[in-house]
Amino acid sequence: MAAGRVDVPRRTDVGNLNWADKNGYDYPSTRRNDGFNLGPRRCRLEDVMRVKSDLAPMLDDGVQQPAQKKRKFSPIVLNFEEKEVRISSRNGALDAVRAPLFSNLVENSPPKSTVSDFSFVLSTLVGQQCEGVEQEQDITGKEKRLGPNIFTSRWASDSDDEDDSRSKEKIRRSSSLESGEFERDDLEGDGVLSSERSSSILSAWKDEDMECKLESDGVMDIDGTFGEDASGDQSDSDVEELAGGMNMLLGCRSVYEYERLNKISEGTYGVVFRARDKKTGEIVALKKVKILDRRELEEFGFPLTSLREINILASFNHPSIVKVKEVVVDDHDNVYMVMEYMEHDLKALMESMKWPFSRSDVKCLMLQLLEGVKYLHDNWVLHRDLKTSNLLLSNQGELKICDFGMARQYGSPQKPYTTKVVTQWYRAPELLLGAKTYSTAVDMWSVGCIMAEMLAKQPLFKGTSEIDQLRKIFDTLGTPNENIWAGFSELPGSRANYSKQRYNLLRKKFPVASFTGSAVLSDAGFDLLNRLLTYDPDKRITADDALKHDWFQTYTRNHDPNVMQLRWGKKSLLYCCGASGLAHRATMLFFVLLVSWFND
Ligand SMILES: Nc1ncnc2c1ncn2[C@@H]1O[C@H](COP(=O)(O)OP(=O)(O)OP(=O)(O)O)[C@@H](O)[C@H]1O
Repeated sequence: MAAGRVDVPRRTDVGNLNWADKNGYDYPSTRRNDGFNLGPRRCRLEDVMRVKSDLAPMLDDGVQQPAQKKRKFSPIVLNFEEKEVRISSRNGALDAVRAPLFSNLVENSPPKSTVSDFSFVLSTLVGQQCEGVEQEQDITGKEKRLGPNIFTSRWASDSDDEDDSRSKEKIRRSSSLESGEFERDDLEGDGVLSSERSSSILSAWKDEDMECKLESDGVMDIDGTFGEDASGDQSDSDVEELAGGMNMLLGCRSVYEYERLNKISEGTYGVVFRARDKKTGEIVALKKVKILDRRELEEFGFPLTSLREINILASFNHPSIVKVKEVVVDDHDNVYMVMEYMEHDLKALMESMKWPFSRSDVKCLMLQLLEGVKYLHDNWVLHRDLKTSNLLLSNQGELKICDFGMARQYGSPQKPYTTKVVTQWYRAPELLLGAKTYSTAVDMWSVGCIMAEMLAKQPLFKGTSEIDQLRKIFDTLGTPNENIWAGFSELPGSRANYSKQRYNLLRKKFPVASFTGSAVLSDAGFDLLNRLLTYDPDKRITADDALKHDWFQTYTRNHDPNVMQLRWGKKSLLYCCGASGLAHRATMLFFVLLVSWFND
């Protein structure tokens, strides 16, 4: 967790954690990856973002993607440098929308309110507010069936007789709120931004200079696969999907639709609450976007880190990536991301465990982590802040990556990015040494640090400063040189006077067998760890190759709940981790006694 975070104890009742109580461990077949089962169809940000996208415009101009990699899923690119939001569709409805959010605000026109700007971005992302594009028509001009939108969603249906009076009632609460209540002001009772407010936003935006271009190459389907033709023929389901998009411009739901239960954590970019959807009873996590820098707010209308996070999370759909269900607002223009709720984060869980994870647990968690990272990298996104507190775990043993505030899209050839990314302990040596260009390998280094931490139950390199971080890495892995890392000597930080440590001592930290209780690792496991913690980023293993590594070949994913109960033990993963650690130590003690008895 980055500095500044206030950790709020979340799981004091560790003994009652029940990781396998109902279904046992259900990786991956029963993992929650099927969207939100909330009864009648509701407007969700996920729906909104289902814009057909093509391949080409997803990267910055002039940036070529390597031929061997294809983008499976194209989120919308916010190109801040060019003040452009790029959106594209199967038939290329929208290529580049010059976003008033950026153009206006950057070009000194009066700043809009946060919610307005934010809603604009969302609506721009959806591509429905572009001048000349009729919402009733699809992008090729064909008539499109209007699917559920703000007017046909359950939000709108809230205004039937029973709820009508409630929706008209303007609820005001005093600022002294009861716990569990969000402060509300002038939103309509059904939690949707008032229509006057929405339409004033709409008309403001209609005046903006929006650029819509048509493009016809690069076809991609909603499910992330590439279609064969760009002819414009859309299946019914495609039309449904498109029609299902919600116009965020006409209203985000209100945070008052949720009952606040407790604060989970306060990080650098947001406060995270546990909350309950008042209508469905579903437990969710609400991340309130923090406005750290008022100047950024004035300039861009919305914190860029949060915009990036929402853009990426809303675009992605993978069992190892936390899902954003929708974005809600309060009447003070605060914006909240509504995410699926996960019971634990890996950092807090490990802190509360007595013993480290078993190797089989680590394999299982690593597989999920690598699958998520592979998905990100396949989709041209660097997470840039992988660490244990950003890995969420459910009671069913699902692992999901969260916190995309530092994430960004990358391309080839690499462009210079900031090096002040990745929490120090998990930061790759090339970043610490000041490399201006870097790529997916920075995430893989973090994955290596996380794997080591899961095995040893403590961070691998706990540097107190950047230089101390490098020193700790060099002390364990040996001081790098040009032979093992081509280009090392050109890095700005390489000229410092580091102590020469000639050997890689990592194996000492993770021996094959140990009598001292240190984490043990098979040859295959060590090979994977070593490849993740390879100095040269070009030689560092990729997520794809890591998933195919021998270490995982012996791991069988078990889907039988009875066997899983046995494997995980009676109660919880925590219990099992403790038990397996205890059993390991008891066996070791037995052998030590046996050996000493023979020696006597
Ligand atoms: N969907 C979720 N379900 C449950 N807990 C969550 C969820 N999302 C985040 N959290 C908790 O909130 C913490 C902080 O979340 P997050 O990392 O997204 O915020 P942040 O402000 O970006 O933090 P940081 O300072 O680490 O960058 C996480 O470590 C986790 O404990």
